[in-house]
Amino acid sequence: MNDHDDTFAVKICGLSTPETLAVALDAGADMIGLNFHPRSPRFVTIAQATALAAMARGRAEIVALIVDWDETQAMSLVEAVKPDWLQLHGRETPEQVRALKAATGLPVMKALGIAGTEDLAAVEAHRGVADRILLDAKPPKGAAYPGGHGRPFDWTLLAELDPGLRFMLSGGLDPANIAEAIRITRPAGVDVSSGVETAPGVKDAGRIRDFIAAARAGAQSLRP
Ligand SMILES: O=C(O)c1ccccc1NCC(=O)[C@H](O)[C@H](O)COP(=O)(O)O
Repeated sequence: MNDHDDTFAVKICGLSTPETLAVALDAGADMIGLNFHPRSPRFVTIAQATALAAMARGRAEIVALIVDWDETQAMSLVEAVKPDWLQLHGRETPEQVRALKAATGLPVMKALGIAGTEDLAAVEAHRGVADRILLDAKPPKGAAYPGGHGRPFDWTLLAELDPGLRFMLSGGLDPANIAEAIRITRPAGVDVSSGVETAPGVKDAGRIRDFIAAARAGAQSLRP
């Protein structure tokens, strides 16, 4: 997140139906994620995404999630769907982040997998390049896609980060653990996918509402 921005963002990722998108919007999600990774159970086509984006526009920020795309691929998506953000969830380098930002004119959220203190170096490398940093769990070995596995990482690792760094947190968050995750990591926003589902790709209205309410309460408790 930007250093000057003190709003707390709740992002619901991998929405793929108008019904569950409507629940997330009505419950006050700040950001909604549309997933363009073909192997994801949350994958949406450009046509589906264009319709979902039209519903969300002006009510929540629209985030297009892509994995290791080049500028040409990203431009065709951006022209059709007109998202507010790109979320890069692959192995994109800081140079590739810069190139995608320059080509599309969009702000970029760069996701970084955290499993040990050695992974924190990548956070520094993307600082000042990406507009937001999303700290997520790493996928299990051999996974077919790199995010959305419902696995938390050791939140105490983030104690090693510069306390001035504003980041979003994800990985295995759900309505029951989100308050504790916020208390330990003090993020500037949170992101969830599996924790508001009944099966991979199947979002649940009650869990979306519970997650957003619990995240708001957790964020409130950080206020002095
Ligand atoms: O969710 C997916 O299917 C996915 C596929 C490919 C790349 C990224 C993906 N998700 C990224 C997200 O932003 C998820 O919300 C994040 O990894 C947290 O997921 P979860 O642990 O399931 O809440």
